[in-house]
Amino acid sequence: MTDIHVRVLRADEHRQALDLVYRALHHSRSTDEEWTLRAKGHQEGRILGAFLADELIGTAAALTSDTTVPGGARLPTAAVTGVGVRADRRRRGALRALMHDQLRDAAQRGEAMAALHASETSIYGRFGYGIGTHARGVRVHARHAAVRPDIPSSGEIRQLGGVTEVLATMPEVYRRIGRPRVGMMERPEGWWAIKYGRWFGAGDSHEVAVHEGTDGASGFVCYRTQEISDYAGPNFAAHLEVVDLHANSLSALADLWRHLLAVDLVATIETHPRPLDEPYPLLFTDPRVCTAVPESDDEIWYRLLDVPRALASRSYQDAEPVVIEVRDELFPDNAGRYRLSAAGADRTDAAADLHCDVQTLAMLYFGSYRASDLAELGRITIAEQGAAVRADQLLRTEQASWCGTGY
Ligand SMILES: CC(=O)SCCNC(=O)CCNC(=O)[C@H](O)C(C)(C)COP(=O)(O)OP(=O)(O)OC[C@H]1O[C@@H](n2cnc3c(N)ncnc32)[C@H](O)[C@@H]1OP(=O)(O)O
Repeated sequence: MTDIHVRVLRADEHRQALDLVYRALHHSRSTDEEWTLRAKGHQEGRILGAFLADELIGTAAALTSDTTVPGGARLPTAAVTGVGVRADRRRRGALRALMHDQLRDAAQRGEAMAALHASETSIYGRFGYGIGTHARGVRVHARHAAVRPDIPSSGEIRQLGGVTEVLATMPEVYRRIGRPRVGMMERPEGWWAIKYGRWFGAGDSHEVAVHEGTDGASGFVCYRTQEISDYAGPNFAAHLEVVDLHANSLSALADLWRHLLAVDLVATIETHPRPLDEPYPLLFTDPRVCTAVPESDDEIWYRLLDVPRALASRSYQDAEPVVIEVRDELFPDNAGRYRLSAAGADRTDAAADLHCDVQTLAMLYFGSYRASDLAELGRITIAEQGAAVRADQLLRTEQASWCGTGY
Protein backbone atom coordinates (compact mmCIF):
# COMPACT_ATOMS: atom_id res chain seq x y z
CA MET A 1 0.00 0.00 0.00
CA THR A 2 1.48 3.33 -1.09
CA ASP A 3 0.56 5.43 1.95
CA ILE A 4 2.71 3.32 4.28
CA HIS A 5 6.23 4.65 4.63
CA VAL A 6 9.21 3.26 6.50
CA ARG A 7 12.00 5.12 8.25
CA VAL A 8 14.68 4.52 10.86
CA LEU A 9 13.28 5.16 14.34
CA ARG A 10 14.80 7.73 16.65
CA ALA A 11 16.05 6.55 20.06
CA ASP A 12 13.06 8.21 21.75
CA GLU A 13 10.72 6.02 19.65
CA HIS A 14 12.37 2.69 20.49
CA ARG A 15 10.30 1.90 23.55
CA GLN A 16 7.07 2.48 21.66
CA ALA A 17 8.36 0.04 19.02
CA LEU A 18 9.31 -2.54 21.65
CA ASP A 19 5.87 -2.36 23.23
CA LEU A 20 4.26 -2.70 19.81
CA VAL A 21 6.22 -5.93 19.26
CA TYR A 22 5.46 -7.19 22.78
CA ARG A 23 1.73 -6.69 22.18
CA ALA A 24 1.96 -8.35 18.76
CA LEU A 25 3.66 -11.36 20.39
CA HIS A 26 1.27 -11.39 23.36
CA HIS A 27 3.83 -10.33 25.97
CA SER A 28 2.95 -7.82 28.64
CA ARG A 29 4.34 -4.32 28.09
CA SER A 30 7.96 -3.70 29.07
CA THR A 31 8.73 -2.80 32.68
CA ASP A 32 11.17 0.08 33.32
CA GLU A 33 13.82 -2.43 34.42
CA GLU A 34 13.41 -4.48 31.26
CA TRP A 35 13.49 -1.39 29.11
CA THR A 36 16.83 -0.35 30.65
CA LEU A 37 18.29 -3.73 29.62
CA ARG A 38 16.69 -3.69 26.19
CA ALA A 39 17.94 -0.20 25.44
CA LYS A 40 21.53 -1.47 25.86
CA GLY A 41 20.96 -3.93 23.02
CA HIS A 42 19.50 -1.47 20.53
CA GLN A 43 21.82 -0.62 17.68
CA GLU A 44 21.67 2.85 16.21
CA GLY A 45 19.89 2.97 12.86
CA ARG A 46 18.77 -0.67 12.94
CA ILE A 47 15.21 -0.30 14.21
CA LEU A 48 12.75 0.56 11.48
CA GLY A 49 9.22 1.85 11.87
CA ALA A 50 6.34 1.62 9.40
CA PHE A 51 4.03 4.63 9.52
CA LEU A 52 0.54 5.25 8.26
CA ALA A 53 0.35 9.07 8.15
CA ASP A 54 2.33 9.88 11.32
CA GLU A 55 1.18 6.83 13.29
CA LEU A 56 3.66 4.02 14.05
CA ILE A 57 1.93 0.80 12.96
CA GLY A 58 4.79 -1.67 12.64
CA THR A 59 8.44 -2.23 13.32
CA ALA A 60 11.38 -4.50 12.50
CA ALA A 61 14.87 -4.52 14.01
CA ALA A 62 18.22 -6.11 13.24
CA LEU A 63 21.38 -6.89 15.16
CA THR A 64 24.77 -6.71 13.48
CA SER A 65 26.28 -10.16 13.60
CA ASP A 66 28.04 -12.81 11.56
CA THR A 67 27.37 -16.45 10.76
CA THR A 68 29.73 -19.38 10.36
CA VAL A 69 29.25 -21.00 6.96
CA PRO A 70 30.48 -24.40 5.72
CA GLY A 71 34.28 -24.37 5.74
CA GLY A 72 34.47 -21.99 8.73
CA ALA A 73 34.30 -18.53 7.10
CA ARG A 74 32.14 -15.99 8.90
CA LEU A 75 29.76 -13.90 6.83
CA PRO A 76 28.34 -10.55 7.99
CA THR A 77 24.71 -11.10 8.89
CA ALA A 78 21.69 -8.97 9.81
CA ALA A 79 20.05 -10.91 12.66
CA VAL A 80 16.45 -9.83 12.24
CA THR A 81 14.26 -9.57 15.32
CA GLY A 82 11.45 -7.53 16.87
CA VAL A 83 9.06 -7.76 13.91
CA GLY A 84 5.45 -6.81 14.56
CA VAL A 85 2.53 -4.91 13.10
CA ARG A 86 -0.38 -3.53 15.12
CA ALA A 87 -3.37 -5.89 15.13
CA ASP A 88 -5.68 -3.14 13.81
CA ARG A 89 -3.37 -2.29 10.90
CA ARG A 90 -2.51 -5.73 9.54
CA ARG A 91 -2.62 -7.03 5.95
CA ARG A 92 -2.08 -3.60 4.40
CA GLY A 93 1.54 -4.15 3.41
CA ALA A 94 3.40 -2.83 6.51
CA LEU A 95 5.48 -5.99 6.91
CA ARG A 96 6.26 -6.07 3.20
CA ALA A 97 7.46 -2.45 3.29
CA LEU A 98 9.55 -3.11 6.41
CA MET A 99 11.12 -6.28 5.01
CA HIS A 100 12.04 -4.68 1.70
CA ASP A 101 13.65 -1.66 3.36
CA GLN A 102 15.41 -3.78 5.94
CA LEU A 103 16.89 -6.16 3.35
CA ARG A 104 18.05 -3.29 1.16
CA ASP A 105 19.63 -1.57 4.17
CA ALA A 106 21.44 -4.79 5.19
CA ALA A 107 22.73 -5.27 1.64
CA GLN A 108 24.01 -1.67 1.58
CA ARG A 109 25.82 -2.30 4.86
CA GLY A 110 27.67 -5.13 3.16
CA GLU A 111 25.84 -7.91 4.96
CA ALA A 112 25.86 -11.08 2.90
CA MET A 113 22.74 -12.50 4.52
CA ALA A 114 19.86 -11.83 6.85
CA ALA A 115 18.69 -14.39 9.39
CA LEU A 116 15.70 -14.82 11.67
CA HIS A 117 13.62 -17.12 13.87
CA ALA A 118 10.18 -17.19 12.24
CA SER A 119 7.08 -16.93 14.42
CA GLU A 120 5.13 -18.64 11.62
CA THR A 121 6.54 -20.59 8.72
CA SER A 122 4.13 -19.08 6.20
CA ILE A 123 5.47 -15.53 6.42
CA TYR A 124 9.08 -15.17 5.29
CA GLY A 125 9.51 -17.36 2.21
CA ARG A 126 8.00 -14.62 0.05
CA PHE A 127 10.93 -12.37 0.97
CA GLY A 128 13.49 -14.99 -0.07
CA TYR A 129 14.11 -16.57 3.35
CA GLY A 130 14.59 -20.33 3.46
CA ILE A 131 15.15 -22.73 6.35
CA GLY A 132 18.89 -23.09 6.90
CA THR A 133 19.26 -24.79 10.28
CA HIS A 134 17.19 -27.17 12.37
CA ALA A 135 17.01 -27.82 16.09
CA ARG A 136 14.98 -29.91 18.51
CA GLY A 137 14.65 -29.83 22.30
CA VAL A 138 15.51 -32.82 24.48
CA ARG A 139 13.62 -33.96 27.58
CA VAL A 140 15.44 -36.07 30.19
CA HIS A 141 13.88 -37.99 33.09
CA ALA A 142 16.45 -36.84 35.59
CA ARG A 143 15.64 -39.26 38.40
CA HIS A 144 16.50 -42.23 36.21
CA ALA A 145 19.35 -40.65 34.28
CA ALA A 146 23.10 -41.01 34.72
CA VAL A 147 25.87 -40.04 32.32
CA ARG A 148 27.78 -43.12 31.19
CA PRO A 149 30.83 -43.44 33.44
CA ASP A 150 33.01 -44.52 30.51
CA ILE A 151 32.65 -41.10 28.81
CA PRO A 152 35.86 -39.40 29.91
CA SER A 153 35.65 -36.18 31.84
CA SER A 154 37.58 -33.30 30.27
CA GLY A 155 37.39 -30.50 32.82
CA GLU A 156 35.88 -28.92 35.88
CA ILE A 157 32.56 -27.15 36.32
CA ARG A 158 32.54 -23.66 37.83
CA GLN A 159 29.23 -22.09 38.79
CA LEU A 160 29.10 -18.30 38.32
CA GLY A 161 27.66 -15.86 40.83
CA GLY A 162 25.35 -12.93 40.16
CA VAL A 163 24.54 -10.86 37.12
CA THR A 164 27.73 -8.78 37.28
CA GLU A 165 30.02 -11.81 37.09
CA VAL A 166 27.82 -13.45 34.47
CA LEU A 167 27.80 -10.45 32.15
CA ALA A 168 31.53 -9.88 32.62
CA THR A 169 32.42 -13.53 31.97
CA MET A 170 30.05 -14.99 29.40
CA PRO A 171 30.95 -13.08 26.20
CA GLU A 172 34.55 -14.30 26.53
CA VAL A 173 33.40 -17.85 27.39
CA TYR A 174 31.27 -17.93 24.23
CA ARG A 175 34.23 -16.68 22.17
CA ARG A 176 36.56 -19.26 23.72
CA ILE A 177 34.42 -22.24 22.82
CA GLY A 178 34.65 -21.17 19.17
CA ARG A 179 32.10 -21.99 16.51
CA PRO A 180 32.07 -25.78 16.32
CA ARG A 181 28.99 -25.82 14.08
CA VAL A 182 27.98 -24.21 10.82
CA GLY A 183 25.22 -21.70 11.59
CA MET A 184 26.65 -20.47 14.90
CA MET A 185 26.67 -16.68 15.13
CA GLU A 186 28.46 -13.87 16.82
CA ARG A 187 26.48 -12.65 19.79
CA PRO A 188 26.53 -8.84 19.73
CA GLU A 189 27.44 -7.20 23.03
CA GLY A 190 23.92 -5.93 23.56
CA TRP A 191 22.58 -9.47 23.14
CA TRP A 192 24.11 -10.48 26.47
CA ALA A 193 22.53 -7.53 28.26
CA ILE A 194 19.13 -8.31 26.77
CA LYS A 195 19.09 -12.07 27.29
CA TYR A 196 21.30 -12.74 30.28
CA GLY A 197 20.42 -9.41 31.87
CA ARG A 198 16.78 -10.48 31.83
CA TRP A 199 17.45 -14.05 32.97
CA PHE A 200 19.48 -12.76 35.89
CA GLY A 201 17.17 -9.85 36.65
CA ALA A 202 15.17 -9.44 39.83
CA GLY A 203 12.94 -12.37 40.80
CA ASP A 204 14.60 -14.82 38.43
CA SER A 205 16.42 -17.98 39.36
CA HIS A 206 18.80 -18.70 36.49
CA GLU A 207 22.22 -20.26 37.05
CA VAL A 208 25.28 -20.49 34.80
CA ALA A 209 27.88 -23.27 34.99
CA VAL A 210 31.04 -23.04 32.88
CA HIS A 211 33.05 -26.08 31.82
CA GLU A 212 36.76 -25.36 32.09
CA GLY A 213 39.06 -27.70 30.22
CA THR A 214 42.84 -27.66 30.08
CA ASP A 215 42.78 -24.83 27.48
CA GLY A 216 40.11 -22.72 29.16
CA ALA A 217 36.36 -22.64 28.73
CA SER A 218 35.01 -25.43 26.53
CA GLY A 219 31.31 -25.21 27.30
CA PHE A 220 28.63 -23.68 29.47
CA VAL A 221 25.05 -24.14 30.47
CA CYS A 222 22.49 -21.58 31.63
CA TYR A 223 19.38 -22.99 33.31
CA ARG A 224 16.61 -22.27 35.72
CA THR A 225 14.56 -24.45 38.00
CA GLN A 226 10.90 -24.27 38.87
CA GLU A 227 9.00 -26.15 41.58
CA ILE A 228 6.43 -28.49 40.15
CA SER A 229 5.07 -29.77 43.49
CA ASP A 230 5.30 -28.43 47.00
CA TYR A 231 7.16 -29.73 50.05
CA ALA A 232 4.05 -31.19 51.67
CA GLY A 233 4.06 -34.53 49.84
CA PRO A 234 6.73 -37.20 49.42
CA ASN A 235 7.32 -36.36 45.76
CA PHE A 236 8.74 -32.87 45.94
CA ALA A 237 10.19 -32.14 42.54
CA ALA A 238 11.43 -29.36 40.35
CA HIS A 239 11.68 -29.00 36.61
CA LEU A 240 14.98 -27.77 35.19
CA GLU A 241 14.89 -25.79 31.97
CA VAL A 242 18.12 -25.37 30.00
CA VAL A 243 17.93 -22.05 28.16
CA ASP A 244 21.45 -21.90 26.71
CA LEU A 245 23.97 -24.71 26.29
CA HIS A 246 27.10 -24.86 24.17
CA ALA A 247 30.03 -27.26 24.27
CA ASN A 248 32.87 -27.72 21.84
CA SER A 249 33.25 -31.47 22.50
CA LEU A 250 31.03 -34.35 23.50
CA SER A 251 33.08 -34.90 26.65
CA ALA A 252 32.44 -31.26 27.71
CA LEU A 253 28.74 -31.83 26.93
CA ALA A 254 28.78 -34.98 29.08
CA ASP A 255 30.43 -33.10 31.97
CA LEU A 256 27.78 -30.37 31.76
CA TRP A 257 25.11 -33.06 31.95
CA ARG A 258 26.84 -34.60 34.97
CA HIS A 259 26.46 -31.20 36.57
CA LEU A 260 22.78 -30.85 35.60
CA LEU A 261 21.99 -34.32 36.93
CA ALA A 262 23.72 -33.47 40.19
CA VAL A 263 21.24 -30.66 40.88
CA ASP A 264 19.07 -32.17 43.62
CA LEU A 265 15.29 -32.53 43.67
CA VAL A 266 14.92 -32.32 39.89
CA ALA A 267 12.49 -34.69 38.17
CA THR A 268 12.71 -33.53 34.57
CA ILE A 269 15.13 -31.54 32.45
CA GLU A 270 14.22 -29.95 29.16
CA THR A 271 16.69 -28.21 26.86
CA HIS A 272 16.44 -25.38 24.41
CA PRO A 273 16.52 -26.69 20.83
CA ARG A 274 19.64 -28.76 20.16
CA PRO A 275 21.40 -29.84 16.94
CA LEU A 276 19.52 -32.74 15.33
CA ASP A 277 22.57 -35.00 15.16
CA GLU A 278 23.80 -34.62 18.75
CA PRO A 279 23.94 -38.26 19.95
CA TYR A 280 21.91 -37.56 23.06
CA PRO A 281 20.73 -41.05 24.07
CA LEU A 282 24.34 -42.27 24.04
CA LEU A 283 25.29 -39.85 26.81
CA PHE A 284 23.23 -41.81 29.31
CA THR A 285 23.50 -45.31 30.80
CA ASP A 286 19.88 -45.85 29.75
CA PRO A 287 19.34 -44.24 26.33
CA ARG A 288 15.56 -44.15 26.91
CA VAL A 289 15.77 -41.55 29.68
CA CYS A 290 15.70 -38.89 26.97
CA THR A 291 13.19 -38.10 24.29
CA ALA A 292 12.95 -35.43 21.62
CA VAL A 293 10.55 -32.62 22.48
CA PRO A 294 7.88 -32.90 19.83
CA GLU A 295 7.94 -29.47 18.24
CA SER A 296 8.55 -28.16 14.77
CA ASP A 297 12.27 -28.10 14.15
CA ASP A 298 13.06 -25.24 11.75
CA GLU A 299 15.51 -23.03 13.61
CA ILE A 300 17.02 -20.19 11.53
CA TRP A 301 15.70 -18.87 8.22
CA TYR A 302 18.29 -17.19 6.00
CA ARG A 303 17.99 -14.72 3.16
CA LEU A 304 21.09 -14.63 0.97
CA LEU A 305 21.67 -10.97 0.05
CA ASP A 306 24.97 -11.34 -1.77
CA VAL A 307 24.76 -14.68 -3.55
CA PRO A 308 28.15 -14.50 -5.35
CA ARG A 309 29.94 -13.75 -2.10
CA ALA A 310 28.00 -16.33 -0.10
CA LEU A 311 28.66 -19.08 -2.63
CA ALA A 312 32.34 -18.17 -2.92
CA SER A 313 32.79 -18.08 0.86
CA ARG A 314 31.68 -21.60 1.70
CA SER A 315 33.59 -24.81 1.07
CA TYR A 316 32.44 -27.72 -1.10
CA GLN A 317 33.00 -31.44 -0.84
CA ASP A 318 34.83 -33.43 -3.46
CA ALA A 319 32.50 -34.12 -6.41
CA GLU A 320 32.10 -33.29 -10.08
CA PRO A 321 31.05 -29.64 -10.68
CA VAL A 322 27.48 -28.52 -11.10
CA VAL A 323 26.03 -25.31 -12.60
CA ILE A 324 23.10 -23.85 -10.72
CA GLU A 325 20.90 -21.03 -12.02
CA VAL A 326 19.43 -18.78 -9.32
CA ARG A 327 16.36 -16.53 -9.55
CA ASP A 328 15.98 -13.53 -7.24
CA GLU A 329 13.21 -11.02 -7.93
CA LEU A 330 14.08 -8.65 -5.10
CA PHE A 331 17.84 -8.48 -5.78
CA PRO A 332 18.22 -9.10 -9.53
CA ASP A 333 22.02 -8.77 -9.27
CA ASN A 334 22.01 -12.16 -7.56
CA ALA A 335 20.32 -13.84 -10.49
CA GLY A 336 22.48 -15.89 -12.82
CA ARG A 337 24.45 -19.08 -13.18
CA TYR A 338 27.08 -20.28 -10.72
CA ARG A 339 29.50 -23.15 -11.16
CA LEU A 340 30.06 -25.03 -7.90
CA SER A 341 33.05 -27.34 -7.61
CA ALA A 342 35.39 -28.69 -4.95
CA ALA A 343 37.64 -25.68 -5.72
CA GLY A 344 34.92 -23.06 -5.03
CA ALA A 345 32.13 -21.17 -6.77
CA ASP A 346 32.11 -18.61 -9.59
CA ARG A 347 29.70 -17.04 -12.01
CA THR A 348 29.61 -18.83 -15.34
CA ASP A 349 27.99 -18.63 -18.78
CA ALA A 350 27.81 -22.42 -19.02
CA ALA A 351 24.41 -24.08 -19.34
CA ALA A 352 22.63 -24.72 -16.05
CA ASP A 353 22.20 -28.23 -14.60
CA LEU A 354 19.81 -27.07 -11.86
CA HIS A 355 17.45 -24.08 -11.49
CA CYS A 356 16.09 -22.73 -8.19
CA ASP A 357 15.02 -19.52 -6.49
CA VAL A 358 17.02 -17.71 -3.81
CA GLN A 359 14.86 -19.17 -1.02
CA THR A 360 15.71 -22.72 -2.07
CA LEU A 361 19.36 -21.77 -2.42
CA ALA A 362 19.39 -20.80 1.28
CA MET A 363 18.00 -24.25 2.10
CA LEU A 364 20.84 -25.87 0.15
CA TYR A 365 23.54 -23.51 1.34
CA PHE A 366 23.72 -24.71 4.94
CA GLY A 367 23.63 -28.37 3.95
CA SER A 368 20.35 -28.92 5.77
CA TYR A 369 18.49 -30.23 2.71
CA ARG A 370 19.62 -32.42 -0.17
CA ALA A 371 19.24 -31.07 -3.70
CA SER A 372 17.81 -34.40 -4.84
CA ASP A 373 15.05 -34.20 -2.21
CA LEU A 374 14.24 -30.59 -3.12
CA ALA A 375 14.14 -31.58 -6.79
CA GLU A 376 11.70 -34.40 -6.03
CA LEU A 377 9.60 -31.91 -4.06
CA GLY A 378 9.46 -29.57 -7.05
CA ARG A 379 11.61 -26.80 -5.58
CA ILE A 380 14.52 -27.39 -7.96
CA THR A 381 14.26 -27.98 -11.69
CA ILE A 382 16.81 -30.40 -13.09
CA ALA A 383 18.15 -29.90 -16.61
CA GLU A 384 20.63 -32.75 -16.48
CA GLN A 385 20.13 -36.15 -14.88
CA GLY A 386 22.69 -36.79 -12.15
CA ALA A 387 23.18 -33.09 -11.37
CA ALA A 388 21.12 -33.27 -8.19
CA VAL A 389 23.26 -36.13 -6.86
CA ARG A 390 26.45 -34.17 -7.63
CA ALA A 391 24.95 -31.14 -5.85
CA ASP A 392 24.09 -33.38 -2.85
CA GLN A 393 27.75 -34.37 -2.59
CA LEU A 394 29.21 -30.91 -3.19
CA LEU A 395 26.99 -29.13 -0.65
CA ARG A 396 27.03 -31.77 2.11
CA THR A 397 28.20 -30.63 5.56
CA GLU A 398 29.92 -32.93 8.06
CA GLN A 399 27.62 -32.05 10.96
CA ALA A 400 24.08 -30.75 11.18
CA SER A 401 24.00 -26.95 10.98
CA TRP A 402 22.75 -25.25 14.13
CA CYS A 403 22.77 -21.72 15.49
CA GLY A 404 21.85 -22.19 19.16
CA THR A 405 21.21 -18.50 19.81
CA GLY A 406 17.76 -17.04 20.33
CA TYR A 407 17.19 -13.42 19.32
C1 LIG B 1 11.67 -12.37 13.13
C2 LIG B 1 10.48 -12.12 14.01
O1 LIG B 1 10.48 -11.19 14.76
S1 LIG B 1 9.18 -13.21 13.94
C3 LIG B 1 7.84 -12.35 14.69
C4 LIG B 1 6.84 -11.87 13.65
N1 LIG B 1 5.76 -11.19 14.38
C5 LIG B 1 4.59 -11.79 14.71
O2 LIG B 1 4.35 -12.96 14.40
C6 LIG B 1 3.65 -10.96 15.53
C7 LIG B 1 2.19 -11.11 15.13
N2 LIG B 1 1.96 -10.82 13.73
C8 LIG B 1 2.16 -9.59 13.18
O3 LIG B 1 2.60 -8.64 13.84
C9 LIG B 1 1.78 -9.38 11.73
O4 LIG B 1 0.66 -10.18 11.43
C10 LIG B 1 2.92 -9.75 10.74
C11 LIG B 1 4.17 -8.96 11.10
C12 LIG B 1 3.25 -11.24 10.80
C13 LIG B 1 2.44 -9.44 9.33
O5 LIG B 1 2.26 -8.03 9.17
P1 LIG B 1 1.30 -7.41 8.03
O6 LIG B 1 1.60 -5.97 7.97
O7 LIG B 1 -0.08 -7.84 8.27
O8 LIG B 1 1.84 -8.15 6.72
P2 LIG B 1 1.67 -7.60 5.21
O9 LIG B 1 0.31 -6.99 5.06
O10 LIG B 1 2.81 -6.76 4.83
O11 LIG B 1 1.70 -8.97 4.43
C14 LIG B 1 2.68 -9.27 3.45
C15 LIG B 1 2.37 -10.64 2.92
O12 LIG B 1 2.54 -11.61 3.97
C16 LIG B 1 1.32 -12.33 4.18
N3 LIG B 1 1.22 -12.57 5.63
C17 LIG B 1 1.34 -11.66 6.60
N4 LIG B 1 1.21 -12.24 7.81
C18 LIG B 1 1.01 -13.54 7.57
C19 LIG B 1 0.79 -14.64 8.41
N5 LIG B 1 0.76 -14.50 9.75
N6 LIG B 1 0.62 -15.85 7.84
C20 LIG B 1 0.64 -15.98 6.51
N7 LIG B 1 0.84 -14.95 5.64
C21 LIG B 1 1.01 -13.75 6.18
C22 LIG B 1 0.24 -11.43 3.67
O13 LIG B 1 -0.91 -12.17 3.36
C23 LIG B 1 0.91 -10.81 2.46
O14 LIG B 1 0.90 -11.79 1.44
P3 LIG B 1 1.11 -11.46 -0.13
O15 LIG B 1 2.59 -11.50 -0.35
O16 LIG B 1 0.42 -12.57 -0.81
O17 LIG B 1 0.51 -10.11 -0.38
